[in-house]
Amino acid sequence: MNKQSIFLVGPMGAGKSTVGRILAEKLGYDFMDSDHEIEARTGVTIPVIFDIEGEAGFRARETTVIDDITQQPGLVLATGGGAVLSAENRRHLAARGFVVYLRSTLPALIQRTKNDRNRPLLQTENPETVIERLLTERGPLYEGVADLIVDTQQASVFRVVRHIQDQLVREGVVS
Ligand SMILES: Nc1ncnc2c1ncn2[C@@H]1O[C@H](COP(=O)(O)OP(=O)(O)OP(=O)(O)O)[C@@H](O)[C@H]1O
Ligand SMILES: O=C(O)C1=C[C@@H](O)[C@@H](O)[C@H](O)C1
Ligand SMILES: [Mg+2]
Repeated sequence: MNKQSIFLVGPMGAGKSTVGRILAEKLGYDFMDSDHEIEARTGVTIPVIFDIEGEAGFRARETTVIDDITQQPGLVLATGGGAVLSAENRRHLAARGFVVYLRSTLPALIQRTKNDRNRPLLQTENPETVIERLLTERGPLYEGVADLIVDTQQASVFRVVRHIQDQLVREGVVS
């Protein structure tokens, strides 16, 4: 039987990449990260793609990568924070796997992203305001696509992983 893939969605700093890698290890699944896959295919970093092709160019690459990856069974996929903006991505995520929304509060997201220069959308005078706006705009999109919502602001990475594992067993997604 094909193992159903697990897709992690949520805002920048929610922990999709960090949690996803450990969750995959625990489940014995492959791990993929759409941001890393885009960088591997292009050979440049996300900030460079934004510089050269703009956000629209990055989003087009993201949609191709998500279409490819979501067709593979038995993996954990950490998506980029803006992957849910595309209706096509949302359709593929919802139809092809079990979607987990890693939710967090604004202060936690600010704290977790403040020292990282690899997120082009946050390289502004006021990243806090940007995170708040993105959360307002995208929160309903994450919720709409999710099969499971997990609050992460007060839990360690390992507790989040454990909680997801327990819920996946409860839902019959993994045994
Ligand atoms: N539950 C948690 N508690 C404390 N720190 C966390 C937690 N989850 C993630 N972090 C930390 O927050 C930072 C951002 O995490 P990560 O890169 O996994 O986020 P992301 O959701 O993949 O973001 P992006 O959408 O930008 O790829 C990392 O330094 C990570 O160690
Ligand atoms: O939230 C976003 O729009 C983004 C999140 C990151 O994962 C990257 O995909 C990129 O920096 C854009
Ligand atoms: Mg990530």
